[in-house]
This record gives sequence, structure tokens and C-alpha cells, in this order.
Amino acid sequence: MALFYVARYPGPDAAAAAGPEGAEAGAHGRARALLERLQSRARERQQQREPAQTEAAASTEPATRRRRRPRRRRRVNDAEPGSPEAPQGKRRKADGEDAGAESNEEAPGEPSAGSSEEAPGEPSAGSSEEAPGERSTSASAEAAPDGPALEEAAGPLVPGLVLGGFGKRKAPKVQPFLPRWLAEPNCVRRNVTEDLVPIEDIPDVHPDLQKQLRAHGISSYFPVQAAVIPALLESAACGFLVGRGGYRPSDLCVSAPTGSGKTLAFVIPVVQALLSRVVCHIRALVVLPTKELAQQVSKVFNIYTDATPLRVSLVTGQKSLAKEQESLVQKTADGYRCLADIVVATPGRLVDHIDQTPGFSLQQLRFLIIDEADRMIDSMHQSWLPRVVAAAFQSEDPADPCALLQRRQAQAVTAASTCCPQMPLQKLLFSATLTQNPEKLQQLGLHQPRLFSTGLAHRGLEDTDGDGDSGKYAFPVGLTHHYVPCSLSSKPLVVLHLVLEMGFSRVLCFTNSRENSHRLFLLVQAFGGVDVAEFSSRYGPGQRRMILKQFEQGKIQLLISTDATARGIDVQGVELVVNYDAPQYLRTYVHRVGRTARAGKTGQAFTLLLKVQRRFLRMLTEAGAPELQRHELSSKLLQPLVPRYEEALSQLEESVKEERKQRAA
Ligand SMILES: Nc1ncnc2c1ncn2[C@@H]1O[C@H](COP(=O)(O)OP(=O)(O)OP(=O)(O)O)[C@@H](O)[C@H]1O
Repeated sequence: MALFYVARYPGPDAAAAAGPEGAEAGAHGRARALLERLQSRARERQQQREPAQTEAAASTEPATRRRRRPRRRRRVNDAEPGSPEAPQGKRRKADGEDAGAESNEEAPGEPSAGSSEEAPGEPSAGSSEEAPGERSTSASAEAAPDGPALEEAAGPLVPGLVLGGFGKRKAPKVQPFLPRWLAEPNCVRRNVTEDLVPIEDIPDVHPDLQKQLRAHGISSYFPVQAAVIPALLESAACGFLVGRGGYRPSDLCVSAPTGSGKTLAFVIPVVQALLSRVVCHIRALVVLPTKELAQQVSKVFNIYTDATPLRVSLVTGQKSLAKEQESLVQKTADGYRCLADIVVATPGRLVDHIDQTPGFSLQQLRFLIIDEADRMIDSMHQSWLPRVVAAAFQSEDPADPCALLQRRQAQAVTAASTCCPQMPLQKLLFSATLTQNPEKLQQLGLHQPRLFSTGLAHRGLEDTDGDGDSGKYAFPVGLTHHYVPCSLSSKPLVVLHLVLEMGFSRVLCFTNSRENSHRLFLLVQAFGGVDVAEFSSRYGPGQRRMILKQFEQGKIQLLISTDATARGIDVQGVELVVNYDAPQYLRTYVHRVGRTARAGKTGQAFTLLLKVQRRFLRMLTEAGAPELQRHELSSKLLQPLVPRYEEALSQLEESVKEERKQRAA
């Protein structure tokens, strides 16, 4: 303010009349007079505003206080994200969008930093509310356009006028912008017992494939198959070397419930598209998260390529690298010959072959199928996808006679470039819990994607950030969900009761760790009377394969497993899924319970819940899952099992000690 007056020029007349000293004294006097005048004007205005301020004070005060409250730091590591013990804010991540969320043999990822949650009392970005100080400045500026700085300095800080109260209002949720393909999916019905499409109604499917389908007891397509098969066949309508009209076909994302037949939705069109191939090259690559799943999918491909010249190769590390190499390439006098049209792989082993197998080429790849896509997105840190894409777009050798058909990375479109036919690479994503998070999907570099989805179109779009839970995933129609309130010590008894008293013949029981699986297995084994086995990473791939086979054959009544079997595993006739440990994430729940009620059958899911875990129920309700029915098991019902159970407990102690000794030795 002082600078303002010093700089102010008094005017030529005053300066001349007073002389050099008088001019200075006069300027000081005038400045003081001006200051007093302005101060008194400000005081008058202040008095005029007084009534308005008194009215506003009631609402302004709490707001001011609220703003001064220091921002509370959110706790990060108190509980597992999404766990029933996790605080409310954490449960926004409860669907397990974090990396490695489902594998209990991997550490669940940290919640992402971009949570939209705000500290209590914090105004949201872009809020129309202004801080009181800000408001007072602007109010003064309006009142005295000629001297706002003076105005502020003249009196005490003027509290701002408040338009509207500061009562506790829930900030409206910001709706993120969704790309159109995610916001407007192609809707797929989720009920696989209705809306079936007879095989003959899709005549584009090759008659030989139709015959194979019928031979395997399939007379109609499930809704997801009826939607996806024609779309894929259309994108390969000009042969697999170019897309329709010479354009690159759209990538497809498919989200449909567990057991709804997603595997055949890609197997049939891919086999059909490749039927016309002349030279054997890797044209289709299916990437899955586990060996067991890869094996299951390669079996389905084998069924439908059996009577064709197409060859399927499984590369998962179950065999030695050299053995797998033999099934992929053959050395010839003038180079290498490819031996596989379709490769089904796990990501790690696939990268091994890209790096170490001479003659392993993905340059002719037409379909890249990513099954259990959300899980595979979680494993993107392994960089397998960039490696695959780099191998598929490897710089071409101009001397190669097939160079014309090789694809190139997108460049500027010129008349010349449009003349060359381009081999398209089409990505196909499948999952029962496909993420809706555009940022995550963006990592896959999708080209003009199309989404086929059940349920999301009508329900889940209010939760489009992909990290919330409301109504995102669809469950099989024939599945009934229960929960059993129980104590920690009675959990094994409840499992024994379900298996022995309720007469289920094929039960899959999930725990959250391989230690829990092992102990429960030892306990049930010691109890006796149940054909029980365990499935976890304690066993090698060969043993695991054998266990699953025996379970499928009905030789095992109760299979106690980690989440290793939670995804994709298709075992016929599972009647009951027991969540011995409540799953930590919604996605895990969807996949675990999806091992029953498959392909239109009915099934039951029981989740054992401790008192402190009841938040799990809220998590499911918020996720739009069907309500879990309470199933009360009184201690009277469990009592007959207790004496034998106590004996089994003491045997368990012995077994655990014995195992510890063996490990130490
Ligand atoms: N059209 C059909 N008619 C009858 N059965 C079918 C049909 N399509 C698939 N199936 C059977 O349905 C079962 C489940 O199929 P699939 O494993 O493909 O389900 P999914 O959608 O991939 O499940 P998940 O998400 O759990 O992996 C399989 O046993 C399969 O043989």
C-alpha cells in the first residue's frame, strides 16, 4: 500500500505551487487525507454489510472450521484391501482389480493412488464452493473497483458472503467419461437355459464343425456364443489374411458369466478361419494364466481340429523346453518349418520360446486370444504382451517373397500404403470379470474394440471407473448363495457336516492359503469317512493334473484347494463350492463359486463367515450379487461329530510336528 502512495503522482499544479519541499509535504498530507477518506468509506460499507454478515455467520463458521481441519492421512496398510476387515474406502477395491489380487500365492497389489475418495470436509475439485477468504476478496473487488488493495487494508478481513448453507451434503459422484465402446456394449443374455440358438440358425459355421458340435452333445449355442461367433466369422470373412474390405478388424472384449461357454465362442470361429490355410504358421495364440487352464483349452481345440490339418501345440512348461520346441518347429535344409497353427501358452513359457526357440515366429499371427483377460492384465508387469506384439510385428526382410503379406506398424496412410494387403492381428479378450477400467484396457493397445457383455449395460454403468463394485459382474442363474455364521474353531466341523450330512458328492472347498488347505486336508483325512484331496502349489503339475482327473472321475468327494482352481477350471458335476475362508475380493468370489452351476446346471455356494467378517455380505450386496441366504447350523447339529473331531485334532498335531521334523532334517 505504501508503494502505491509513493508512486502516485500528485499532479503538475500542486507540485509547482508547493516547491520541492512543500510538494513533498503536501503529497504526504494528501495521501493521509486520501487514506482516511477511503478508510471511512470502507467502514461505512462495512456497517452496511453487517446485517448480511450476521445472517451468514451461522453457516460460514462451521465451513471455516471445516476447512482448517488438517487433512487426515488415509491408512494404507491396516488391513488387506477388500478384506472384510478392510475399512469402507478400501472396499472400493474389493473386486480385486489390483495386480495379482486373486492368487493367494502372490501378494495382493496395493490399492491404486487415484482413488476418488476425498478426505472428510475437503471440497471436491471444481467445487462451486469458495473459501471464505477468497470470497471476501472478490466481494471487495466488486464493491470498490477503483481500489481493491486499499479496501482490503482499510479494515479487518471481511468474512465472505455465503450463498447457500454448508450443511453436510454428499458430494455428487463424478461420472468418469467412458469411451463409447465400453459405454454401449453389445448386450448378451446371461441365462444359458433360455435364449439358446439352434446350431442350424448360424449357417456360417462350417458343416464339419457343426457336426463336431452335435457329436459332443451341443445342439444349440449359448447366448455368448450366438453373439460372438458370427461377429468373429464376419471379421474373418475375407479369409484370415485381410480384414473385411481390406480393413483391420475390430478387437473384441467378451464379459460373460462363469460356465457360459466362452471357450467355444472363440474356438469355433478361430478353427473355421484357419481351415483354409495352406502353409502351417502360428496363426492363433491363446494365452492363459495357469498350466491347468491352458491344458483345458488346448483339449477343446484338439476336439475341433481333430479332423482337420490344423495342429495345436501346448507350451506351458509341463514338458522340457526342448520337447516343446520339437512340437513347434522343425529344422529343414533351408531354414525352419513351423509345426503348429494354434499355440496355447502360459505367458512365461511363451516368452521363453520367443527368446530361445530358433524359427519360432509370430509374424503370421492372426488371432491373439487372451483368456481370463483381467487376470492377464494383472500380469502385464511381466511384459509378455509387448514381447508378443514385437514378435508379431518383427521388421520384415524385403527379400522374403511373403513380405507383401506381412503386417507393419501403423504409419502415415498414403495411396501406396493402402494398396498393400495387411495381415491383421486381432485381439480377443475373454473373462467373467472383465475390467471396465479404460486405463487398464488401454494397456492392451486395442484397435477399435467392441464389447460383448452380460448385465453391464443395464446395471453397472454407474460404477464405470472399473474399481467400484456395484452390479458389475453377472452370476450364473442356477447358482444359490448361502452363508453359514460360525466360529473359527467350528469351521472344520461345518465342512464335515456339509459333506457328510448333506450328502454332496462333489465338493470344492477353497481356502485363502496353501497352509490352510494343507491343515484342513490333514484334519479331514484324520477324521476319516471322506475321500479328500488337496490341490495347491505344494504339488507339481503332473500331480495336480492327476488330482483334477480323479476329482472329475468322482474318485474324490472333497477337494480342498487354494485359488489355483478358482478360475476357469471346468469340472463336470461340482455340486457345492465351500468358501472355507471368505474370499478377499469380489472377483475371487465370482470365479470360485463359478466352479458350480456351469452350463445351465444348478449349484450351491456356502461361505463360512466369522462374526467379524460380516462386512463381506455388504461387499457382495454393494456389488449387486444375489443375496446370500443365511444357513444356521446349531451346535446341536454339529455335536455328533465332535468326539471324532477331537481325536482328529490331536492326530493333526502329531502330523504337523512330524512334517516339521521332516522339513528340518
Ligand atoms: N452350447 C453349449 N451347449 C452345452 N454345453 C456347452 C455349450 N457351450 C459350452 N458348453 C459347456 O459348458 C461348460 C462351460 O464352458 P466354458 O468352460 O467355456 O465356460 P466359460 O464361460 O469359459 O467359464 P469360465 O468363465 O469359468 O472359464 C463346458 O463344459 C462346455 O463344454
